[in-house]
Amino acid sequence: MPELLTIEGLTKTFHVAKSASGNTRLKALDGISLTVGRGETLGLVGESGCGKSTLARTLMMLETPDEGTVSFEGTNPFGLRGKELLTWRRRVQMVFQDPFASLNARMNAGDIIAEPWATHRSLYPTSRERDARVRELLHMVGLRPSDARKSPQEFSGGQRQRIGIARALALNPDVIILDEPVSALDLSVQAQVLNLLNELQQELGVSYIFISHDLTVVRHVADRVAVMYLGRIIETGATEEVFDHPRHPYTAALMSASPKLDVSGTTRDRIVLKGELPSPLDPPSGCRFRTRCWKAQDICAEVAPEPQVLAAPDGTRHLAECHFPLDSIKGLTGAIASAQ
Ligand SMILES: Nc1ncnc2c1ncn2[C@@H]1O[C@H](COP(=O)(O)OP(=O)(O)OP(=O)(O)O)[C@@H](O)[C@H]1O
Repeated sequence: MPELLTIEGLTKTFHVAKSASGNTRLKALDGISLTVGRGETLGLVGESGCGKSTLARTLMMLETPDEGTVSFEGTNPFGLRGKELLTWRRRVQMVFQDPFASLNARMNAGDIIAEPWATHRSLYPTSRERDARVRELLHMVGLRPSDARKSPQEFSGGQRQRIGIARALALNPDVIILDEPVSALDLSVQAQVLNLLNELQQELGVSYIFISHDLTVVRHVADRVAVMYLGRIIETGATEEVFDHPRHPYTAALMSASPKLDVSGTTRDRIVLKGELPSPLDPPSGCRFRTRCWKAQDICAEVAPEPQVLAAPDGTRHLAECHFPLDSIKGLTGAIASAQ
């Protein structure tokens, strides 16, 4: 799959009130490297506070990274100004978790969908073009043209999320960041919205970064998965490989805590993690996961692990940042290199 978005070494620090140890620098992102292919869905998972939203906000250019690069087909958006920056901004859009809070109750659905064109006037310059496009977008997300005149309160949760998706599509983006897009919806409605997202991807070739706590949903929608822990990506790979053959002990623990994943009927042993998620203000030395890892050894406190890159049977890369990656792997063909 051709790469659309390449993120390398992205770091974001927030300056906060002093912690118990006197630190004021909270590294929410610590050297994130990722790629997203055109038309691909990348699932992004990890516990609350690991940095998923900060990564999303940085890709939306709502946060400026301290270090690292973002390359969108070779262009670094953080180096752009004026018109070029405006054009770039339309390429990444976002759909938020709460369809009740994310739509302005004082506007009708048509105006909500058309709102992004206020800053991107050249896309649909006349009101006739804008009206026609609003009707088209409503149709694409399974709503009726007459719905344009209704206010958000007149829609169900699922219909509101469809409006949020139509608004994200209004600027013809290349990437949509979906931040827990179905977690506020009933199960049956979740399936309908996920189907819609899938159909839109097939039709438009748009890429998704799908952020979710629900591993069952991620397994269903993602082509590849990235697992975050305390500001770092600690494992990435093709979805099936990561779910069925996790290499990093943290991924194995996450998967084991999700009984719904056992479609095969076999029961995974539940791995219970020790202790709480450490604060990113005072992360552990060496491997960040070592304070909760049942496989940790002395070296884990001293040296941060380099990502081990493995080749999966389908030729894709599988990466795990661990000194002692789990070796009960059937699908992977063995370490081929250590990532730089
Ligand atoms: N503006 C900010 N100022 C200070 N600290 C921040 C800011 N934004 C995020 N953080 C901190 O950065 C870390 C990562 O937060 P972030 O919201 O990105 O995590 P998350 O994985 O998206 O969590 P959740 O799943 O709960 O949304 C947290 O420790 C958070 O407290």
